[in-house]
Formats: sequence, C-alpha cells, structure tokens
Amino acid sequence: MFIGFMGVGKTTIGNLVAKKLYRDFIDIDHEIEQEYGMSIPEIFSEIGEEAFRKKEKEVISTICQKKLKVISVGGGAFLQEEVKQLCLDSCIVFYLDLSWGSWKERVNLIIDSRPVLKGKSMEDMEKLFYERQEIYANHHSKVNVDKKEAEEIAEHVVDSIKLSWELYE
Ligand SMILES: Nc1ncnc2c1ncn2[C@@H]1O[C@H](COP(=O)(O)OP(=O)(O)OP(=O)(O)O)[C@@H](O)[C@H]1O
Ligand SMILES: O=C(O)C1=C[C@@H](O)[C@@H](O)[C@H](O)C1
Ligand SMILES: [Mg+2]
Repeated sequence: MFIGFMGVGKTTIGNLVAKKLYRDFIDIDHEIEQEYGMSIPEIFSEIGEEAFRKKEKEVISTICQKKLKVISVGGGAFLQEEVKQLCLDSCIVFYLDLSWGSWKERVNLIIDSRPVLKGKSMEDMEKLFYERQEIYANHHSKVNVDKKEAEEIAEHVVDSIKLSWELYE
C-alpha cells in the first residue's frame, strides 16, 4: 500500500509496481469515483468531504481484506485513525516521501483535480503539507522520491518487496 501527500506519486507508482509484480492495482480514489459515478472534485462539491471520508473508510476496509493487491490510498486517508490502524495491520505500507521544494514544482499538475487544495495560497499549501506529515509518520517503509523517475522508484519498491519475500521464505 502507498501513502503520502497529494501528488507525491501514489497512483503512478502503485500502478507501475502492480504491473511489475503481475498483481491487480487498486486506487481507492478511483474506486470511490466509480461508486458515485462522479470525479473527486464533483463528490466534494455535491456531497461534501464528510461523506467522502465515510465512503473512503468503507472502501478501504473492504479492499484491505483482499490479499495480493497493490493499493494506493488518497492523501487524506490516514487522517482517520481507524483507517490508519487497519492499513498498518493488514498491509505493507510504503510512505512516498517528497520534499516541499520538489512538491512545489509539481503543484500545477494536480491543483485542478484536488479539491482540498482549491483556493489555497502557496503558504496555506505549505502549512497543510507539513501538518500532514504527522499522519504519515507511521508506516513500514519510507521511500524517498525526490528527483527520481517514477520507473526508478517502482523498481526500488519491487526490489525491497522481493527481498522481504526471500527473507521470509
Ligand atoms: N517520480 C515522479 N516524477 C515526476 N512526476 C511524477 C512522479 N510521480 C508522479 N508524477 C506526476 O505527479 C502527478 C501526481 O501523481 P499521482 O497522481 O500519482 O499522485 P498521488 O500521490 O496519487 O496524488 P493523490 O493523493 O492526489 O491521489 C502526476 O501528474 C504524475 O504524472
Ligand atoms: O489529501 C487529501 O485530503 C485528498 C487526496 C486525494 O487523493 C483525494 O482522496 C481527495 O482529493 C482528498
Ligand atoms: Mg492518487
């Protein structure tokens, strides 16, 4: 499972890792969009963040019961303590760690599709970025993704998963 702030690459890297391991990839945001038949910004504006979070918890609880999947959760999933504990208990949790400096350079790629960032100044986003680090502090493995291609990061994750399999055999 991949966690981390919005835009650090959870969906991109999760997808690549799943392909490399011949496993199914599940993106929780995508699952929620499919359930509602709406995009994330539409869900936030039509039914609100609270309902989104409730659905997020429900979907993660169901998906976490499935074995051998590669999962990416939304950047805010670990705001819910219960979700965090469930994920830590049932999945290998990789935290994708991107510096604020590198994140800033990527903001234009994600700003329109992340309602949590809507209307925020760079200062507000920086504050949120650092506040959120606390919820990602519990994980099983930290992956530094600064100045690395997605492909390179995915290879690194796959190597570390394979190494842990060998150690457990
Ligand atoms: N290592 C990388 N180098 C450069 N760009 C990247 C890298 N990883 C992802 N990106 C780009 O950054 C943007 C955000 O990536 P992605 O959607 O995978 O983030 P995310 O962590 O899933 O975000 P969210 O929490 O909002 O779902 C995309 O445009 C993606 O192509
Ligand atoms: O960090 C967040 O709070 C969010 C991240 C996205 O992945 C989506 O789950 C949604 O836009 C909320
Ligand atoms: Mg994503």
